[in-house]
Order: sequence, then structure tokens, then C-alpha cells
Amino acid sequence: MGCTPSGQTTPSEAITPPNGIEGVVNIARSDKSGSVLGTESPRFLSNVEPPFKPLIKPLEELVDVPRKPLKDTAAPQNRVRETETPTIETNPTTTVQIRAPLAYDASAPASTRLRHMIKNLDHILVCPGVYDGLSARIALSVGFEGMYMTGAGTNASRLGMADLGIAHLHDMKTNAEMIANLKPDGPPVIADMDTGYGGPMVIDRSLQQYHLAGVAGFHIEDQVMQKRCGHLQGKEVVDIDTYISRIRACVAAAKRLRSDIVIIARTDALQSRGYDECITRLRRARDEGADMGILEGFSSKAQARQAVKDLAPWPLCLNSVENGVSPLISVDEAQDMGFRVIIFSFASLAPAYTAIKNTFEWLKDFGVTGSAVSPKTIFNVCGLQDLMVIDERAGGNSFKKGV
Ligand SMILES: C[C@](O)(C(=O)O)[C@H](CC(=O)O)C(=O)O
Repeated sequence: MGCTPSGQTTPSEAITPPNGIEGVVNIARSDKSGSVLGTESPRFLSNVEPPFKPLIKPLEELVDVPRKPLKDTAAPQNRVRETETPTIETNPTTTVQIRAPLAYDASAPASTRLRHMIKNLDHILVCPGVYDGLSARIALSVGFEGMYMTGAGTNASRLGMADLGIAHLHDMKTNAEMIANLKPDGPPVIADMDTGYGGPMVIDRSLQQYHLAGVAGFHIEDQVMQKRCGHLQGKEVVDIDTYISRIRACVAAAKRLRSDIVIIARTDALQSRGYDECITRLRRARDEGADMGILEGFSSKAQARQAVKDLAPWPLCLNSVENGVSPLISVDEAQDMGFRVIIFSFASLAPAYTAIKNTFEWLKDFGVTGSAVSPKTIFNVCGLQDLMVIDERAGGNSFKKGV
């Protein structure tokens, strides 16, 4: 690591922040909403601006906007699923088959807003993977329209464990609940539900817990209970009937709870059973009432494009795991292929690993961290401004002497 040839360094002159730290600084300063991220002087109520810019376009911008056509989407053949509340389509060539309200309602639950976004946004919904409060806060401050709570990240951050199905319902639900409630009227949170954590009775409870936690959508997969990350080798899947019973349990629970939670059926069968079996599984899941699909671990871009065609107009979500088993597919490419949502599972976990490791090595070698980030920068990202407003409005005096 960098050090002067003599090894005679001082923090102020010779030590530069290690790789990764600079990026964190830039993220903190890139907030365009007018908040004071990255500075040392938070403002008080009179001149506090909203810490977050509106993340969702206002109604008038969403309704009747011409959507970018989902290219090459084949005409549906025996694929139209009965929906409880069919929506009126304005442009049949760009139909996205998901039950959704016609009008956007900013005060609706996140799940209802997510449905509307999947159906009506004129672009793909981009959800960075977040795994804890800070990564979620950073996603909010940068201004994404959605977020994805990664199971891999939850295992790693809450349990210090690899993504091998160690985290269970309680771990996943409490993490998702915290993240979804940082800004309940903000970007909807899609969360990993792995295998559902048991048979139909447990899955029923899992859906209920996610629904009550404010999770807007989740994916449930067909791996065996002792699952592993979709980008590892040696995955095993359950038979199709067991998989479909998982989906049925979700659909029934959502109906009973009158929940709009978006049910995303994921299949991990590509590795062991091949592409055609994946399409069969996803079609069955769709026919049982799943709202959306994920085919995990595409082996080529052509295969990803084909899956969208084969399942259209049912919407698909792309799980982009950089350095995983699939080729890297950018947001623009995924949109062009016709995906409606893209999640970047490792978007915060991987850079956090790099930054923390580099910093710890720097600390070990040089006795300082080399970080350029002040505590207040982190606190501002984590809602300091909002808390000051709450206190001042209530007549509290927590900040009379500054902060
Ligand atoms: C999407 C995923 O379920 C996750 O937990 O983020 C993982 C990501 C990963 O571990 O690579 C998966 O793809 O299985």
C-alpha cells in the first residue's frame, strides 16, 4: 500500500485515502436535493430543505405517457391470466400484464405504488441492493425509485454468514422492515424471501410478515430449503409441484390479507434442469397468480432476451450480480430487452467490502484510517435533518446548542 519510500509519513501530507474511500465521499457529496450532506453545518427548520427529492414522478407525468415499447414481445398465446381487477390498456403493444391501479396515488401503500410503477413507468425500475440502514439511506439520498433488500447482504451483515440459507424469516423480516420504514412513502422495497422458509403454512406466515413490515414485493424461489446463492455451483431445486405449492401459498395469503404485495416467482432451475424447464416453471407460477418472474443466472444475453419474449407480456425482473455466473447486463440493455425491473444485488455489499477492507489494512499499516468522511456526514445521510425538524416542531430543545 502507498507509503513514502522512507516510510516517514504523516496523516496530513503523505497519506491519501485508500481505494474505495474516495467513492464514499463522492456519494455523500453528490446529493442534489439541497440537503447538507457532506458539510459540517446542518441548517435549522427555517431553511431546511426536504432531505429527499421526490423519487416518483407526479401523477400527470405517469399517466398516459408513451412507454418505450418492450421490444420483440411476442403476442400472448394462451398466456393471459385472469386478474381480479383487469385494467384498461391504452396501448396493447406495450401492455405489461400485472394487476395495477390506473392512477398513481402517492399515499398508497408501497406495494400498490410498485405495481403501478412496474406497469406504467416509461423506463425500467432500477433497484440497488441494500443490506442495512446505512446502505439504504445512501440509496435514498442518491435518489433511486426502488430498493432491493438482498438476502446475501442480510446474511453477511446481520449474521456474518455466507448466502447459504442461514438467515431465516425473523432475520429477513426485521431487516426488511427497518429498511422499508426509513421512508415508508419513498421508494418501494423489494425483498428476498429465499425459499419462503418452509412449507405452505410457513410461507403463508412469511408473506404476512413481509406485508405487515411494509415490504412492497418479494421473490420466492424453487431451491431446496438448504439453499445457496443463485450464482454458486451445485444448486438443487425442488420438483415443480412443490415449487407451485409455494407460489399458491403466497397468492392465497396475499388475497386473504387483501395485500398488493408483488409476488415475484424466481426459478433457479437453469443450472440443473435447463432453460425450457425454467420457462415451464415460470409459466406455471404465472398461471397460479405470481405477478412477475426472475430466471436466475442467465448464461447469455441472448437467453435473457429470449426469456422476456417467451414470457411476455408477463413482466420479468433481472437479477444483475456482477462477477456472478451471468454476463454483465447494463440498465439500458435490460430495458432494451424488455425487463421491467432490475436489481443489483451486490451494489452496496461489494463496494462496502472493498472500502472497509482497504481502510482496515490502512489502519493496521499506518495507524490512521485515512478517511475523509466526518461523523456528521454519516448522520446527515441517516436523517439528522429530519430529526432536527421533528424536535424543533415539537418544541424540543435538543439542538438549541447546535449539533
Ligand atoms: C439475489 C440474491 O438472492 C441476494 O440475496 O441478493 C443472491 C445474490 C447473490 O448471492 O449473488 C442470489 O442471486 O442468489
